[in-house]
Amino acid sequence: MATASVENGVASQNGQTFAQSAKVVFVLGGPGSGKGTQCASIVEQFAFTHLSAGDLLRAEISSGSENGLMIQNMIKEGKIVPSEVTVKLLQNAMERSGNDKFLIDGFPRNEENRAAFELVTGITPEFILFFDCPEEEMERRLLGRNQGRVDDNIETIRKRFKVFIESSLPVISYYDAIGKVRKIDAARTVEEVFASVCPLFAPYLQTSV
Ligand SMILES: Nc1ncnc2c1ncn2[C@@H]1O[C@H](COP(=O)(O)OP(=O)(O)OP(=O)(O)O)[C@@H](O)[C@H]1O
Ligand SMILES: Nc1ccn([C@H]2C[C@H](O)[C@@H](COP(=O)(O)O)O2)c(=O)n1
Ligand SMILES: [Mg+2]
Repeated sequence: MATASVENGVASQNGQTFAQSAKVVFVLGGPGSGKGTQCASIVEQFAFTHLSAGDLLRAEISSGSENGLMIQNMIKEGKIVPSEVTVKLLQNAMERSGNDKFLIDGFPRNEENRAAFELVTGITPEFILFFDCPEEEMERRLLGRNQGRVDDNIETIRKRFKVFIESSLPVISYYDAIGKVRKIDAARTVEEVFASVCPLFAPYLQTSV
């Protein structure tokens, strides 16, 4: 039977530290490439916990936290929130989940995010799921999303594309150089994209990968 405990601030499961037992997949791709959409399907079939860094930051704004105004301004400008805030939110959500398999969506967005997460959690990702999509298609999807997001307007969308190219693509290149990137053509239907994603998660249906 699986046993979970937290001692001296270090969570452990069956004698392994959380960092040793946790399986993390980073889900990256430009704004509107379909990260959230695909994560919802992966969660249903493969029992991962989906943690969207953007959703956690938006929840922090709604909670009235002292960082709320700073986060709101950065999101409106399409900028990346300091890692100390985002990594803490991710860490708390991971601990609260009770799961050990995580899809971390929209993170790491820059080199600072990447280095801070690995340093603070001690977790190395299993792989990076990269949704590759042309800008025109992402722009069309974002302008049609209709979820009331303050950053789904053409001015902020253009800024987010620029930040993606300048700050996020280098992180994908970093992981590509160490063989961790699984690139998916995201400019197809939701179903076609998911069909390409599924084989990557099949090994995680067993508990001891
Ligand atoms: N393969 C697809 N084909 C057409 N529309 C799609 C596809 N995947 C997602 N969408 C739609 O595009 C919009 C953006 O998708 P989604 O929210 O999943 O993107 P995202 O990568 O999470 O974006 P963001 O980085 O802004 O959070 C949504 O309205 C979604 O329904
Ligand atoms: N690691 C992250 C993730 C997100 N943000 C901010 C900046 C993004 O434009 C915004 C929305 O994220 P999304 O929902 O599109 O993934 O949230 C950040 O600062 N750092
Ligand atoms: Mg999203």
